[in-house]
Amino acid sequence: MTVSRALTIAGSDSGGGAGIQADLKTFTVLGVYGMSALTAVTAQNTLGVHGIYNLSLEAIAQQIDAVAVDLGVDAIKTGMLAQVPIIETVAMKIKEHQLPNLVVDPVMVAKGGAQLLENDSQQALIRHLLPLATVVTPNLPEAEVLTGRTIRTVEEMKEAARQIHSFGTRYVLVKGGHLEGDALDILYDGEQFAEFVSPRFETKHTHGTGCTFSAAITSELAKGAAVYEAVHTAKQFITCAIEDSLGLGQGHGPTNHWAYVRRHQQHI
Ligand SMILES: Nc1ncnc2c1ncn2[C@@H]1O[C@H](COP(=O)(O)OP(=O)(O)OP(=O)(O)O)[C@@H](O)[C@H]1O
Ligand SMILES: Cc1ncc(CO)c(N)n1
Repeated sequence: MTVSRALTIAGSDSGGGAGIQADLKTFTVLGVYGMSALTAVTAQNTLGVHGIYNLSLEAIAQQIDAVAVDLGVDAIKTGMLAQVPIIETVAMKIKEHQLPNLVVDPVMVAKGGAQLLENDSQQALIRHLLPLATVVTPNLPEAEVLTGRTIRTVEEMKEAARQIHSFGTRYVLVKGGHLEGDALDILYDGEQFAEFVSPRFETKHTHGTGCTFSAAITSELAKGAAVYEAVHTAKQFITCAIEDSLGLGQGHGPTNHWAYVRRHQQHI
């Protein structure tokens, strides 16, 4: 039996809705074998981030080495990389092992407002990681930081995508989850724009939507999908996960990682 393999290099969310936990759940329900290299441990729940403990560079590098030299990797995603040396180490290891199909989720701030990327690290993301990426998936505030522009309209999302593409990433996906109206995301490949749209659900349970979405893209790339198809499937996955969210916790609750597969199974 051939199995597709995906690696997430990200932080742990003890609440299970974002970070490594969201990624591994998503890989599993989409039929992909999941592996992880932790960059940080957070004490976190639906109310916020209560503690951040970054791992040593040695611990991060060793985890990537261990997975790459033995199990192999078909696609990879990065999430929380809090400091410049962590970004540099991860970029170095991705190059060294020539890990394919890199999805960069440029995580900066958690839903409750806690900063997950330290100041001055944005330039390191642009310099070291974005040139290696197949897809980068900024939300609007992240796209604003990466470009230094204010983004309020679809036209401004497109301008931001053009600018981020010039940093060397092959595909830029600017997510409109933070705008009003339909939940519209824009994919840019350097020549053309594609739009992915879903209804917006009035819910506060959107903890980890960005992690889950980028993990679903990574899963589909691991299985051999082209980028457009991977984003299309992932958009359906995250839309179902938000619509059927679990209502857990007192704050921004997690999404429902089983929802897409359950609905899909009911239709076959
Ligand atoms: N209320 C909503 N209803 C429907 N879709 C949504 C909603 N909020 C976000 N989305 C969609 O979810 C996906 C993730 O986008 P979002 O902008 O929320 O990511 P994010 O801010 O990086 O998430 P997080 O930081 O919590 O991990 C996008 O496809 C976006 O359009
Ligand atoms: C560990 C971790 N990574 C990413 C996010 C962004 O949602 C979060 N809240 N926590």
